[in-house]
Amino acid sequence: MASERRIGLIGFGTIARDIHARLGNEGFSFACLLRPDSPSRAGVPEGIALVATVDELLNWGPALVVEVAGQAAVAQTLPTVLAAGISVLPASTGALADDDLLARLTEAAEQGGTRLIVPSGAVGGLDYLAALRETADAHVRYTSRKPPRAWAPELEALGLTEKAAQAEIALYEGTAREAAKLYPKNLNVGLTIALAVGHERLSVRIVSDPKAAGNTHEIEAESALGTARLSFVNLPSPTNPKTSALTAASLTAAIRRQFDRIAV
Ligand SMILES: NC(=O)C1=CN([C@@H]2O[C@H](COP(=O)(O)OP(=O)(O)OC[C@H]3O[C@@H](n4cnc5c(N)ncnc54)[C@H](OP(=O)(O)O)[C@@H]3O)[C@@H](O)[C@H]2O)C=CC1
Ligand SMILES: O=C([O-])CC(=O)C(=O)O
Repeated sequence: MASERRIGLIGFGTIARDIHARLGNEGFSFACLLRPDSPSRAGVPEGIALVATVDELLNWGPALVVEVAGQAAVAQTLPTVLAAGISVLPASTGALADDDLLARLTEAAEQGGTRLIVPSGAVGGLDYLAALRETADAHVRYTSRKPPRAWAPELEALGLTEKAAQAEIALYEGTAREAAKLYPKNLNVGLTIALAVGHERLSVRIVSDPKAAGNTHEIEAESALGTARLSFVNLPSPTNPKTSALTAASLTAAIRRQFDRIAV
């Protein structure tokens, strides 16, 4: 369990702003790592220490580092943080699709005596899914269904913007690894589920749906132990339609758990 409530944030966008707003008056202090030329620097509130390198962040003395920047930042920063003795909570779990990176992170955590803690993020039920990892015949199907504006750049690149406004489009069906690489800002959840249940037990579907009530995540599980259907209809964040507003609340809860005497 971490003691001093010092949180190092990597990135300061939609999720980080919300985490800071939620925890700011609970005795936590924050430092934030942003690139020297980052437009996000202008939006960092007074009282947050702003740094430009991992070494500066480590010198500030975080008890926990929370990555809320994107998949590239995981590889750029987290191995050094873990090896330096600080545990990490990454939002961009899709980066863990890369087995070499996963091995580097594991080695760094062993070296530093630390942990990479995978948060549930925009979904829930990871405890149930992790229990199925022990069950040979388990199969899980995950569907990420969001309105077209959550896939806007991707639909434009495919020339599907107009069609997507009228009709449902199946964008992808396959593995969590490939999904996380194709849609790095939307399919972190797929990789999170794969880490819980096992890649070989999971199939992933991605749908653009003009009738979607929100950022919808459906998880259907079948095994010798029974069946489960989990359905999450999340409001998008006001400042990023790809990111469910739930994600910051989930990361906040995950941060609190690292400091609470009774962790739920
Ligand atoms: N696990 C889950 O359930 C979910 C995970 N996510 C992940 O969380 C990430 C953040 O989401 P969100 O807050 O909405 O995104 P935003 O785009 O709103 O914010 C991203 C922030 O990270 C900064 N940033 C980007 N790259 C780097 C880098 N290499 N080093 C340091 N800072 C960087 C950006 O700064 P700049 O101004 O310089 O670009 C910006 O401040 C998503 O990209 C996604 O990977 C999102 C939703 C759900
Ligand atoms: O916030 C969401 O709905 C999920 C998301 O973007 C992701 O998994 O990357």
